[in-house]
Amino acid sequence: MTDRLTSANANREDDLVEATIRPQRLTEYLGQPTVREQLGIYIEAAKRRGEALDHVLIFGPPGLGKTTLSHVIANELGVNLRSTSGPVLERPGDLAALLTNLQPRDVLFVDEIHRLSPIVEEVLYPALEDFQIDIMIGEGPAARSIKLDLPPFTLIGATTRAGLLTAPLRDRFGIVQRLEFYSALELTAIVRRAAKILGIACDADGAVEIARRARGTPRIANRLLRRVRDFAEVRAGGTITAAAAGDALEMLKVDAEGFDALDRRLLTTIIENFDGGPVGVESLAAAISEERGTIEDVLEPFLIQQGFLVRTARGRMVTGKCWRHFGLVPPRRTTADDLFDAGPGS
Ligand SMILES: Nc1ncnc2c1ncn2[C@@H]1O[C@H](COP(=O)(O)OP(=O)(O)OP(=O)(O)O)[C@@H](O)[C@H]1O
Ligand SMILES: [Mg+2]
Repeated sequence: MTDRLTSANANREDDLVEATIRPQRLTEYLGQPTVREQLGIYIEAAKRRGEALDHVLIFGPPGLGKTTLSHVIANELGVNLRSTSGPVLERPGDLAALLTNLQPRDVLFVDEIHRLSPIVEEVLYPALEDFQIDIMIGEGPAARSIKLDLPPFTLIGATTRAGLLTAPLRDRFGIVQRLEFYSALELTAIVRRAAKILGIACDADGAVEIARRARGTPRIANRLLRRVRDFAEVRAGGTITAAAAGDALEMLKVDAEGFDALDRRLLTTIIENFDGGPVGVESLAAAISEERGTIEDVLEPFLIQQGFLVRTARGRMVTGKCWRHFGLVPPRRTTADDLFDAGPGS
């Protein structure tokens, strides 16, 4: 996918500023109250017992703070974090090298854990369960397997798609946390915090305006903040006010719901080409020239959460709320509202 302003995926600029604004401690990790409360307890308990924290699986759409949370957990535990990802671990030896280098109670972070190869996953099972690995020495008839003991450690796995994890792998995580989209209020606090760290003049209403249009996603909120800042500096006297933010986001074609051109294309394609749906995800992907994975991981979770789109057994359908968003009258019987009660005001 191209560099989309409201893409939840990280780009290079995001990675550069990441270092300065990424929360380090649980108290700086805003929003996600349930996740924070539960993890706070598990971390405290593990520390009191002097044990490694149980293995943690974190899942949720891109940009909601999975990587950030993993670092926060390691910081709170006061241990090192080693970081890798599913596709990088090609051979069992790659994983064995990482595991045997861990210090007691360290965190091993595996991003995109749904993309682990089956042979590597096989090695991981006994490591997670018994802190042991079997490795093969030599080749052919002389090959033999030896058992190595590992220090107790915590695996933190992150994925955008919990559904793609194999059952045996999933079962080995004692702690499973799902990240939710952030409320406008939570994102406002995130924008204000980032503005302060980056030295950006942004008033309370300006932060609200950015937060409202950030697709429930901290990464997008931080990115919009940087773009709106450029606009405010050149066109609006330097301070991000509600008016400056509104004008800037209008110019950037981010609408009042936080939808950008691609979100709108997805929704209007379902309306115009498929009479509002249902339409299979493959046909939809072909119609908007995007990958199926982009629709499933990046585009639709937020549209579904906001009640603009529903997933049915026969495919994707837009809701009455969606027709009305585009100033259209929803046809009787073809909207998803008939199948799923989307509630008042939708
Ligand atoms: N709870 C939070 N409070 C404040 N800022 C946050 C929070 N969560 C995430 N952020 C900000 O959003 C940025 C993106 O978060 P992060 O990289 O952790 O997302 P992710 O879920 O790992 O995304 P991906 O799926 O693309 O790997 C971080 O750099 C951080 O600044
Ligand atoms: Mg990440």
